[in-house]
Amino acid sequence: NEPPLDKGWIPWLGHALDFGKDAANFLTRMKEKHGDIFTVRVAGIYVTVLLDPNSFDSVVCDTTFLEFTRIRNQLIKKIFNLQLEEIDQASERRWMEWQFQGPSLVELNTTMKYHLQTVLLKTLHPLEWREDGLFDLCYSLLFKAGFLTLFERRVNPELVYNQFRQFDDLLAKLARSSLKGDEKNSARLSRERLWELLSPDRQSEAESVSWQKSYHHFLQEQGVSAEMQNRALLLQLWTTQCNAGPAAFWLLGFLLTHPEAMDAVKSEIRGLSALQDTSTQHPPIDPLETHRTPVLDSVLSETLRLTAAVMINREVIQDKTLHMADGRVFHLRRGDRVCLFPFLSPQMDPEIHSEPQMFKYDRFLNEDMSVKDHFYKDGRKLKYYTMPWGAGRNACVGKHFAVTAIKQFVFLLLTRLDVELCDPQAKLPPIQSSRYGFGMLQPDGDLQIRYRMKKTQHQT
Ligand code: HEM
Ligand SMILES: CCCCC[C@H](O)/C=C/[C@@H]1[C@@H](C/C=C\CCCC(=O)O)[C@@H]2C[C@H]1OO2
Repeated sequence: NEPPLDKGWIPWLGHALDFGKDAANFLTRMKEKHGDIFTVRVAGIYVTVLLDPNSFDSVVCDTTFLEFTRIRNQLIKKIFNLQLEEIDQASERRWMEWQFQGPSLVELNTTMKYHLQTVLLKTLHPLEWREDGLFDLCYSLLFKAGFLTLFERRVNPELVYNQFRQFDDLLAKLARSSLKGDEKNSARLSRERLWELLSPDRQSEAESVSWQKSYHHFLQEQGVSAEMQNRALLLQLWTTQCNAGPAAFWLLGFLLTHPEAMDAVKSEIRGLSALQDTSTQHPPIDPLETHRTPVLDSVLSETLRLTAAVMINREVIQDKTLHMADGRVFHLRRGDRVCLFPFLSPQMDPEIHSEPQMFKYDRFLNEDMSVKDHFYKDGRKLKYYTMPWGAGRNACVGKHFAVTAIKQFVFLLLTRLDVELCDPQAKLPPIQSSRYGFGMLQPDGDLQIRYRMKKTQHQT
């Protein structure tokens, strides 16, 4: 009673090469061949891929037969050369939730907004058009603002960003051990350089307070060695910064290439701008916090549906019976893995989302402007109709912080700047196919834009 098995032709490696090259393409082919559950061999490991979102809970909610800690620790070792085995995962999770969802979230949002404004306005010359790649612009600005919000500010964020991008570009290959000679050196060097840049400034220890400092403190309490404490900062830099910039890029890229969506968002924003507080009241009232933005929210959900591609991997630690929503039952072997890839289903599933390759800005909007959250597969209403934030115990703890930051960034860009495509006919670049499974997708190439400060602002 096991799922159909496809070992591939290459001994031991099995399908590892196809999987690493373009997981979406490979898993689509396997789905066409075997259906919505099958097992493939990938570098000596048997991975059962489950592509029926109605059955996801049997994986996401199972903490007895399935677990993530060992897979996570192996990956962390490979990518960050970091060993955090002594950490109690549940305490770390609680600590993160307290930091990003507790009372300090309001303060984090305010600080992030302040830094977004300063880093954005710093890049502008009044009256002059500037040209840039949209991806580089979004990633660098959100990274710098995020870095200044969470980490110690003694180093130049530009320096950290440049090193970070070199590291991030090699990260998927690093995780799959497929780096070539030169790339190996360059990944190692940028990792070491980032450890150095992030290492705390002992002299300023007494006066400064930051998220970075509290995290350090948490690791100390958990008994993590000084060296590993420092390396863990890079893990957290990546976890907290690798998704928001690329998400903002895709969102603005879709708007710039879909004029009807841009008009709808701009019209919603005009309504909000009219409400913006120009009084001297402190802190000023922010209309994004006090008013609904159904159009922008739907645009964000649609953007993430098309470009968020996390994989949810679990290890089978005891033989397990997997009950599918349609009544089928499968046996999973201890030592194998289970993988959900929500990008293929629900996100790109034509049964759930009509014309799934198309960007439809109002896909998540009802006629009365409420959120559309009724989607069906096999006649069943779906709990998971899009899954950019993961699910269950590992789901993104920074979701609210990320959503606020992305909305603030888009609001700022569209209210303070004139932004246009250099080539009005330009299309969005294709997706980098090697990044499936590592959070937000990144483009292969960029979208050239020009931008300047809006006239009304530098006249006043
Ligand atoms: C569009 C932006 C973002 C997306 C799509 C996103 C997505 C995700 C996903 C899918 C996971 C879980 C991966 C898994 O199953 O292992 C995750 C974990 C996490 N995210 Fe986000 N994220 C975003 C932004 C952020 C931001 C801005 C922060 C914090 C500043 C953040 C903090 C975290 C943390 C700390 C975890 C680890 C949670 C854990 O291991 O329990 N994320 N994120
Ligand atoms: C790379 C392992 C570190 C995991 C740290 C944290 O729990 C998750 C952060 C996610 C991360 C997801 C990307 C890869 C996870 C590996 C999936 C797999 O098992 O193959 C990235 C930052 C956060 O969202 O996207």
